[in-house]
This record gives sequence, C-alpha cells and structure tokens, in this order.
Amino acid sequence: MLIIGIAGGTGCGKTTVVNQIISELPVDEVCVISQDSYYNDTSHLPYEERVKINFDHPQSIDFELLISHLKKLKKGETIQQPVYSFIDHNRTGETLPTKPRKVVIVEGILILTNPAIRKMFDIKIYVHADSDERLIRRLKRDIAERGRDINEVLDRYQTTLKPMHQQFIDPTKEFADIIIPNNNYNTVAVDIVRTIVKDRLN
Ligand SMILES: Nc1ncnc2c1ncn2[C@@H]1O[C@H](COP(=O)(O)OP(=O)(O)O)[C@@H](O)[C@H]1O
Ligand SMILES: Nc1ccn([C@@H]2O[C@H](COP(=O)(O)O)[C@@H](O)[C@H]2O)c(=O)n1
Repeated sequence: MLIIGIAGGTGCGKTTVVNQIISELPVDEVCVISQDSYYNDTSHLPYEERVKINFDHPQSIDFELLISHLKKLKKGETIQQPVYSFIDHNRTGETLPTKPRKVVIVEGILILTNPAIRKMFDIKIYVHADSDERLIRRLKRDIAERGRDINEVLDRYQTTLKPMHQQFIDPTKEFADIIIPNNNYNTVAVDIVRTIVKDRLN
C-alpha cells in the first residue's frame, strides 16, 4: 500500500489536486481520506459553542481515530470514515465505508503537523498558493458550498485562519518531499505525481 499525504493551507487546492490525481486511476485502486472527516466529535456542544471552535488548530482534529483508521486500512480492513457537515460544524452521524486500496491519499491542512501520522506517509506533498489567492478561493467556495457569508469567512480568516496558518500549517512545508506551486492549475506537477502512483500500481 502507498500512503500519500497532501497538506497545504485552506483554499490552496488540495481537494482539486487529489481529484486531478485520481481522475485517470481505476476507482478500485485508490481511496481518499479527508482530514475534515476527522474533526473532533462535538455532539455534546450546542451549535452556538461549536461555531466558536478554532478549526485550524491541530487540537481540533481526532488524530487518534485517523491514525487507527490508517492502521486498519494497512491491515486490509474496511473503515467507516465519518461524514462531516460544515453547516452544522459537526459529524453527521453517518459514515462512509472506505475499503483498503493500493493507493491511499490523505488530505488536509494539518496532516503534516502530527509526527505519528507523518511517519505513516510514503510520500508527503505540500500544495502552495499565496495567501491572497487562498482567501479569494475560500470566500467563493465557502459562500457557494459551505453556507457561509462574507463576514463569517473574513472574521474567521483574521481570528484563526491566518494566525494558525502561520503557526502550524506553513511550517510543515519543511516535511514535504514535493511542493506543488498552485497559484495556477499545475498540470505538470499533477502528471508527475500521477506517474509515481501509476508506477506503484504496475
Ligand atoms: N489552481 C487553481 N486556480 C484557481 N482556482 C482553484 C485552483 N485550485 C483550486 N481552485 C478552486 O479553489 C477552491 C478551493 O479549492 P480546494 O481544492 O477546495 O482547496 P482546499 O481543498 O485546499 O481547501 C475551489 O473552488 C477550487 O475550484
Ligand atoms: N466546521 C468547520 C470546520 C472546518 N472549517 C474550515 O475548513 C478548513 C479546512 O478545510 P479545507 O477544505 O479548506 O482544507 C479550515 O481552514 C477550517 O477553518 C470550517 O470553516 N468550519
């Protein structure tokens, strides 16, 4: 099994890069694990408290569950990946059965901050886009897809996104084997990663 970790700040294009990588691969050869599925279960908190959580701090992630799921996949077991709602700021209670595959891609802003999970990755990738580009993309995406308005995104950017990015996420670039510049769509870099993955599948 080849486990690839893909990190980078919010809006850098991780999900887009993952979709480009897997688009030409057989569906039964690859599975994707999103760090967002592993936000802590906060069902015990009311919505008014959940909305105040700092979702860009490493402590917001249930790394224990994520690591145990990766270990299960390595052992050939199917896992139940939690489904997360950005509207409710919580897990939905539903799960997505995820089968072990030859290639497992784990993507998320904080996945390279955790030493134990870092050790599990065969390839570590950091997707980079400038902060103004990321903020513009995040604004558009969160308003269109995650039920947010401009004030919510800008407040969160100033209070948590920017400081957490500087403190925790950007420094993980140093752990990356490959850094993909993604201010523009980077088809060359995606092709290189695809070639590595295809080589592994043969
Ligand atoms: N290279 C790019 N150029 C322009 N827009 C992009 C690029 N990569 C991603 N996007 C767009 O930016 C938004 C955020 O991308 P996404 O892949 O969800 O980022 P992430 O998963 O890192 O938060 C999406 O709407 C996506 O279509
Ligand atoms: N309830 C939540 C949980 C997370 N976020 C934000 O999502 C970002 C990470 O996801 P990406 O797809 O952008 O990598 C992170 O920056 C959190 O602030 C949220 O807004 N609400």
